[in-house]
Amino acid sequence: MKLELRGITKRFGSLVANDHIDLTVEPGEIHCLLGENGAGKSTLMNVLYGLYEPTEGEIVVDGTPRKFRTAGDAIDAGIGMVHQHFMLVPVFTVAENVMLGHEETKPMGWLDRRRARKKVLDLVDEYGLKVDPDMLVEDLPVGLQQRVEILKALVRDAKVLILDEPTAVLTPQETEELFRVMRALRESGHSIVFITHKLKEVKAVADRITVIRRGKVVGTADPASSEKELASLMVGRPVKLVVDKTEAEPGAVRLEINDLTVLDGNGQAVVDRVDLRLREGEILGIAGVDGNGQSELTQAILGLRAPAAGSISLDGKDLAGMSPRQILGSGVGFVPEDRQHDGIVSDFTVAENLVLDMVTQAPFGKRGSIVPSAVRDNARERVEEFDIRTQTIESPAGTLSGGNQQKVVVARELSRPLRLFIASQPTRGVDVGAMEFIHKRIVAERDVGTPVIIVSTELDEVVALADRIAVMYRGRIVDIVPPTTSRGDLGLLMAGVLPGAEHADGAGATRADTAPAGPVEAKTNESDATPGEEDPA
Ligand SMILES: Nc1ncnc2c1ncn2[C@@H]1O[C@H](COP(=O)(O)OP(=O)(O)OP(=O)(O)O)[C@@H](O)[C@H]1O
Repeated sequence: MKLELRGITKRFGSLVANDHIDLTVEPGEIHCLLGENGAGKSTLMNVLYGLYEPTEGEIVVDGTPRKFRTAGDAIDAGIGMVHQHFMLVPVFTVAENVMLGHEETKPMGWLDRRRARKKVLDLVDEYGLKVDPDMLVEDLPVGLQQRVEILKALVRDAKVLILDEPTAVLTPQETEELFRVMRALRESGHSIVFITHKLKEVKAVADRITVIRRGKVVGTADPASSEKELASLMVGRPVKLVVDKTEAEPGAVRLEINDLTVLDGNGQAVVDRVDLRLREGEILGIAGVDGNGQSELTQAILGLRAPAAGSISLDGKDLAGMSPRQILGSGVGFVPEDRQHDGIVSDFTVAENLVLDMVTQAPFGKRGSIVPSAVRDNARERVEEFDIRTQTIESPAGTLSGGNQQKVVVARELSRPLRLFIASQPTRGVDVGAMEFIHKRIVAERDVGTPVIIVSTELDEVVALADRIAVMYRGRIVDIVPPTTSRGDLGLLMAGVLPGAEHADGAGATRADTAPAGPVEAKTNESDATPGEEDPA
């Protein structure tokens, strides 16, 4: 199916999000849309999927102009979309989710489960989309939930599939699997419109690249171009793709975690006897495959989860019993991994979101009232400094593009005096230009002495920023290594395997095999060595 967008313009009030965009998607190609935050990519895809009506322009499918008033119209025309936030029913099975709204119903209106299963299994076979049709969606990891979304589109006969930043929430392994599926779909004549900010991914799968800047198509790029070339085309200026930082000069221990254990709802340890020391002026990267206790560790530090055992102290003060509000208020900056859920209040203005929990403090609050001029002045400064693309500082934060919402959260958290800064996936969804800036600000925060914890599933990001890397596996810190450690060894540690350790049967030894009695080795690394000393670089 050949898809043409001709002269698509989409305005929101006076803002022109898409400005006469022409885009052709040929059958059997992976077409990458590249563009800075707020460039208009998601808006264009929402127009294509019938979620927004274009102000001007037309959509042409195989030579015939079509009008999409709803997503249903787009689906009928053979277009499918996988959103970043999945639209699945957690308590339904995979087959039920795939067939929902598209049921092969029996006379009573019941879903024909047998036929639904078969249909799903056929698609699973055809495209190598391995997923068990009988599993409940709530039990599936993110990568598999995404597959269910893709299956939903395929069962509705999608010929063009829109994937809007599908890899933002995936582990590197899941990303590889997704690419395999994307290539299989391409082989079978499907087309894919792929949005990502990760230039390596663009180079790995794109057949063609269209670059959008400030609502306009500014050109096409060859997937063989270097990452540097793609980056500057994307943001309109040269971008440094490496983090500039000097050797850390760690000072006194500021954060001390002893024997910390956090349990999940089933009583399983999700953080398992963790010991950590974090010093002034250092960045500790926490690497690990998503779901190995990183989130729960940060939640425990913030008072969002009560530990089952162990202690956490900041500057010698035990944090036990303190509420998250008190902990944040005491100078702990936090960038949560899910910005939409935990980072911003969508209906509040950009200006309000830039002060949120600081609103009772000077200069934003005085004698119990908000000082609007201080809130506005702060917003203007932050918007300028962090290049937050918003129509006005009074626009609801929910109308900002995903990357710009992320900039709001980072700007707020990095703009007050901090005693500790914790950022989970700090650059998720931001473009290469904004990433360069955020990394610079994080290093600057370290250089004024703030201890920093970065949790990221992006190994590149951890390696670039961290002065030391703690690797988590199944709730344990399996090792703390310098950032010069090879990717291979980091990968092994993330899989719970100690590099170099060999079993008699040839398999690598796991940390659980070698250190079952507690986090003694991690502790030794931590407390007995000065952080600088263990880094040979
Ligand atoms: N519902 C809306 N109301 C008002 N403005 C909107 C709305 N949706 C998007 N915008 C604005 O349209 C512009 C384009 O946003 P869009 O989400 O399409 O960008 P994007 O290229 O997808 O960015 P990102 O890479 O950050 O996801 C932005 O300025 C955004 O604030």
